[in-house]
Amino acid sequence: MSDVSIRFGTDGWRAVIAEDFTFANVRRVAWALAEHLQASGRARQGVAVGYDCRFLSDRFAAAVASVLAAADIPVILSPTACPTPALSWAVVSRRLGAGVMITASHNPPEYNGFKLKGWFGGPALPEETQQLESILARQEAARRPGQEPPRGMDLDEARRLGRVEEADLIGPYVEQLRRLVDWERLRSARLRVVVDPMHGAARGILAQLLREAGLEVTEIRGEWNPGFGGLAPEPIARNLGPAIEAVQRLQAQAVLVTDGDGDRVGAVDATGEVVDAQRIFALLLQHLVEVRGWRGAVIKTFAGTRMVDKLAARYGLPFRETPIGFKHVCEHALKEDVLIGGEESGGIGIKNHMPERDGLLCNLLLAEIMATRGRTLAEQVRALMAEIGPHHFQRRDLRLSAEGKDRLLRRLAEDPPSRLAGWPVERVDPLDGYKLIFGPSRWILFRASGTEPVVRVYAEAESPEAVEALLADGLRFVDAVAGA
Ligand SMILES: O=P(O)(O)OC[C@H]1O[C@H](O)[C@H](O)[C@@H](O)[C@@H]1O
Repeated sequence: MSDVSIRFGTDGWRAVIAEDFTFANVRRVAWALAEHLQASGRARQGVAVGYDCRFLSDRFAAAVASVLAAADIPVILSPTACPTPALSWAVVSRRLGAGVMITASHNPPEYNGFKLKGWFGGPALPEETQQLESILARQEAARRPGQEPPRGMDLDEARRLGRVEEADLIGPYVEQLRRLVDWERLRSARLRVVVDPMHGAARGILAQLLREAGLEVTEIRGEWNPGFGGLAPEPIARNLGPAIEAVQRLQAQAVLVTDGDGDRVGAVDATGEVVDAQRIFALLLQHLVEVRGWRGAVIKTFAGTRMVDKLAARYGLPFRETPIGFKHVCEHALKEDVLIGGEESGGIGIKNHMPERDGLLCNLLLAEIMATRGRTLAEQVRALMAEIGPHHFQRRDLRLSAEGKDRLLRRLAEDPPSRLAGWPVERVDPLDGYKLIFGPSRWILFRASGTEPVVRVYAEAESPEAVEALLADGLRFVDAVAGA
């Protein structure tokens, strides 16, 4: 049995390259996937394999393809790095049995990962990843100690036998995006924007689409750089310094940002103010209902903003809250008509596309919003908050010791604080981590990440000062319990 425990967390298996994310371990997962697909009857439908711009991602993807081909499973292999939504679109549009994306998404450069997509294009549902994990454990138990899994077949041989076909995944995906955006409106607005793919897999693609629509576009962080310039490719304020600098220098109306694999969205306004994913979610929901006239259920994961609940109620749309992880949004999208589903982390998916997050599409829609309203994103956010009330949000990620984390979670389960920053806690919601609720717009959530060794503390309130106060007292509580 290997001494590495391979677990599919919030989305896929992630590990440090060369430490645990090794060719042998990637092959282990691929062999387990092959058996799982054969057992579930999806093997003949084939699998799309894609990868991002991280160190060795192309080689790990080739290793996956050669194992699947050895198991006689047809593989569509991307010849270039591609965004995750392009891989997902290949699964949906070609009706494949599954998709594999080699990416660690927004995580720092030393990580890589194995994201599994279900036949519907979104992240594999929990029951599927559990099956995969148990097959993996069984296959490992059957191996002699120290024995590595077989390497799979020679890729050239697999190509000759027609088991591996290289096919462009980006072109068909871009065609799909062309169907989803109001290009005429974009063309008429003559916007000037900066596009920031954070050295990730959307580089060149979003900028090109916007240029074709007549926008004046400058792309930053578009070069291939698997070190990501020293900043994790996660579109949150602390990593957006270059975007803030560029928007001011170029006097652009916005920066449109995607994460390392292009499934998350972020933005910066003309003034350099970060428009976080909470606000983007609210703006997209407002746009889809008020401008496009679309309807359907609204799905939000647990750390999402209350703006979304309020908007859903105002528009009379069904509203559901799920644990963190887009797979939970997918569970709903497979059962009911979902208008929009999304997360605080910037993964947002919309109707008439696929049950999957799409950072490129969300950015195109942000440009469409600016073109439609004639306002910058921050102006539009202010107009929205004038209608539904102010909402401000912050998140901190804390590196605690394993014991500290356990102590904190135990304390929250058994004896959570009854007040923070002087405000009494009305109730505690333990859906995913522990959310202390203080009123209709004020809450704080403590939760262990499923993708990184951190505890996340999220807070929302009606003013920046109230968020600060809540967070400061929340962090004092963590410090006292866990010794952060
Ligand atoms: O907070 P974490 O457990 O690290 O998860 C943060 C995010 O990770 C991945 O990107 C998942 O696909 C998302 O669904 C999730 O929101």
